[in-house]
Amino acid sequence: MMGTPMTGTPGIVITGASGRMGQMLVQAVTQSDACHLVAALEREGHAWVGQDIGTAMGGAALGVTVTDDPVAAFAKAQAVIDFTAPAATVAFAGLAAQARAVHVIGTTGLSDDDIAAIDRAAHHAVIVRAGNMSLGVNLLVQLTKKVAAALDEDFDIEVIEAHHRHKVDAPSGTALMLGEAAATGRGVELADVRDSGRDGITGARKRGDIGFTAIRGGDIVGEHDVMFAADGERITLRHVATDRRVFARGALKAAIWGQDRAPGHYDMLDVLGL
Ligand SMILES: NC(=O)C1=CN([C@@H]2O[C@H](COP(=O)(O)OP(=O)(O)OC[C@H]3O[C@@H](n4cnc5c(N)ncnc54)[C@H](O)[C@@H]3O)[C@@H](O)[C@H]2O)C=CC1
Ligand SMILES: O=C(O)C1=N[C@H](C(=O)O)C[C@H](O)C1
Repeated sequence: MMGTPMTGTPGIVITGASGRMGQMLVQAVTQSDACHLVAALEREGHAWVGQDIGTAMGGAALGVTVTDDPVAAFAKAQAVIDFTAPAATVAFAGLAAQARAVHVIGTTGLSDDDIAAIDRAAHHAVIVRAGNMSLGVNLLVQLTKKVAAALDEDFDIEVIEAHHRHKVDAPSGTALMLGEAAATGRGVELADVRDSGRDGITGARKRGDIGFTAIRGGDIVGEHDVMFAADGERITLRHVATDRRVFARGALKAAIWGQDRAPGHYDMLDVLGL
């Protein structure tokens, strides 16, 4: 039966189990031979708490009851896969480290303080964090770095992203990864050249800036362009995600990769060896 613990494979907790990514991850874990589901976590007061996760998702029972107790859930896990919200993720980083479980973080919209707290937890346990877990985007990160390093500031860099109407953070985590990659390629700090949220009389574009534009609408899964625009020519690097399975696949890979690694704060480039 799906969801039956198999000895020898890592036991996984999915946080935010009712969410768009949470449900995708529950499916991916229960269909995998390389890991098994030990718990499904939701926030206190959520209607799914106390229900079997499989039936709550509208399918067959999986024998795992949705809980709102992260301490008990993490105690039985080798990995926590977490696509929730910044405050929850910071709290989970401390708890997963105490349980010595690998913490795979897909949550975006984290502040610098949130990342500093996650860094502290990573002294004690393995944390893999990426604003995008897909193979394609992580390859695009490396391509962006290379193209930015090859071109000078005659090429204006713009990152354009599009997501579904429910997304709460902007620019997307992926857009920021791509902006960081472009800045690294150019040998500058993104914070010094970032231009987000143009509106009104903005003045002319500043040479060397890296601009961000966020589109929100409908059910767009996730689309990212990195444009290098010069006088007379333009290069655009593009990734289009059409199925959230690509993120879930990467997250499972990270959870398995993280087993028996030294404590530290890793990313998907480490996992994928890119
Ligand atoms: N890194 C990546 O590859 C990807 C990252 N994401 C990010 O993942 C996050 C979630 O995205 P979606 O699934 O679309 O959102 P969603 O809103 O559908 O799901 C979030 C879930 O987290 C739950 N949650 C919030 N606080 C919680 C707590 N304290 N304890 C337990 N559960 C809690 C919510 O109840 C909800 O079910 C976002 O930050 C998004 O940007 C999304 C897709 C891919
Ligand atoms: O919220 C989403 O949906 C997504 N979030 C991530 C991001 O912020 O980049 C990854 C993906 O694009 C989907």
